[in-house]
Amino acid sequence: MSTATVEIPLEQLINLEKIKKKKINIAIFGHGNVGSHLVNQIISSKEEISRRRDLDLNIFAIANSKTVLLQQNGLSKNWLEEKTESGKKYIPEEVISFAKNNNLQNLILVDNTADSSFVQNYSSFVENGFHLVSSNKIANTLDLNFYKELREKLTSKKRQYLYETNVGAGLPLIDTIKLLHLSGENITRIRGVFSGSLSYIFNTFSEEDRSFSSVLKSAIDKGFTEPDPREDLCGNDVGRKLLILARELDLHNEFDDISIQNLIPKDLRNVSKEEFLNRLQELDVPFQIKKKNQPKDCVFRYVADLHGDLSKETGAILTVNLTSVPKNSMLGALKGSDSIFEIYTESYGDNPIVIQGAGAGAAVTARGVFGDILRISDKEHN
Ligand SMILES: NC(=O)C1=CN([C@@H]2O[C@H](COP(=O)(O)OP(=O)(O)OC[C@H]3O[C@@H](n4cnc5c(N)ncnc54)[C@H](OP(=O)(O)O)[C@@H]3O)[C@@H](O)[C@H]2O)C=CC1
Ligand SMILES: N[C@@H](CC=O)C(=O)O
Repeated sequence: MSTATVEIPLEQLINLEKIKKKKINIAIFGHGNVGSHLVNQIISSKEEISRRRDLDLNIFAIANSKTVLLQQNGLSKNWLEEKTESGKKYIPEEVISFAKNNNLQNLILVDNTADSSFVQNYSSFVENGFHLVSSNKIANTLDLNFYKELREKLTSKKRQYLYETNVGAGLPLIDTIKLLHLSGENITRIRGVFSGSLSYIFNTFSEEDRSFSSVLKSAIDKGFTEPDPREDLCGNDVGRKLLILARELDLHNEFDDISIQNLIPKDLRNVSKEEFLNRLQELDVPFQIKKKNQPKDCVFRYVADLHGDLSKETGAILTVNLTSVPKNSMLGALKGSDSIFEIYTESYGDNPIVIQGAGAGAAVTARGVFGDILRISDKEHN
């Protein structure tokens, strides 16, 4: 006797539309180069992610330093026009209140500013249930007390803080170092060109017959530099990256422990950003002289180095210097805005693990921030 099977379409058994997707509510601070790319990337991938991963990514707040746009049901493609028309002056607490009043769950704060005062809000966001994602490096490079207190707060509130883009932009660097360290691999040295903008500037300046200021301008226009390019040129941005890596290895260093070669002539260090940008040509002669005096077949690289006795909490030596390296060496062969990180460990001996690729740029950085948002989203339970 044969048994007939009747196929009932899945939609008749379950109303798929009624199955609730996990809604992730995101507040984004900063919509400059990185932030605006991020918003557009999220909006254009939203449907695909909803289909593939059952996640509903909802940006309910977007803010710059002046105004915020709050929308319980998320931003549309025209978010910038809408914000320009109906954005309101705000204080960050209003974003927390909005989330509370509208009973929003699965909250993520994304910091795409370079602001040192904004990070003081992290703690109250965590207190109110927000996870943190940040391309801003400041919170990881203030004093160790701030660093530890923030982590204690995160642990007590069971919240996560991801910042993969703090070092190497979109490159998978922090995660790799974290895993190596947590799994007991002894990292003995990390060395490389950590700055995408300075990589671009010195690769181009070494290869092409152009003035330093014109190359610097191109780096600014391409979105590689910090909002104030002096943060790159004075070495602070690279110093911050070095400190972030040191702290990932549980080393007890402060920013002042780093020896940094500042590339800005003294009389341009303390002027306003506008004046600095108007006087860029004053950099041309000093850098042309350096280039002329460089050994044959060598190129400039701005090299960061974390070495010393990394088995001791205070044993690290942290340096950042402009160095002449042979053109045909690994560092000398860098192209474009590539960064390179050589990670030396006990098991790998003299052959370091090498991570190399675009170390700056708004699109790759936004993609890295997006990755951190998805990592947190996947772990949320509601
Ligand atoms: N560009 C890159 O390749 C990379 C950048 N990063 C990091 O990404 C961050 C953003 O860089 P980028 O997008 O180039 O910078 P931009 O200057 O283009 O954008 C910064 C944004 O932050 C906003 N902002 C400043 N202060 C506040 C505040 N207190 N509250 C809310 N918003 C504020 C600014 O608003 P307003 O316009 O009103 O001032 C602006 O929208 C930086 O921390 C940078 O270090 C990290 C890796 C790579
Ligand atoms: N200004 C930075 C951008 C990323 O952090 C760099 O040049 O690497």
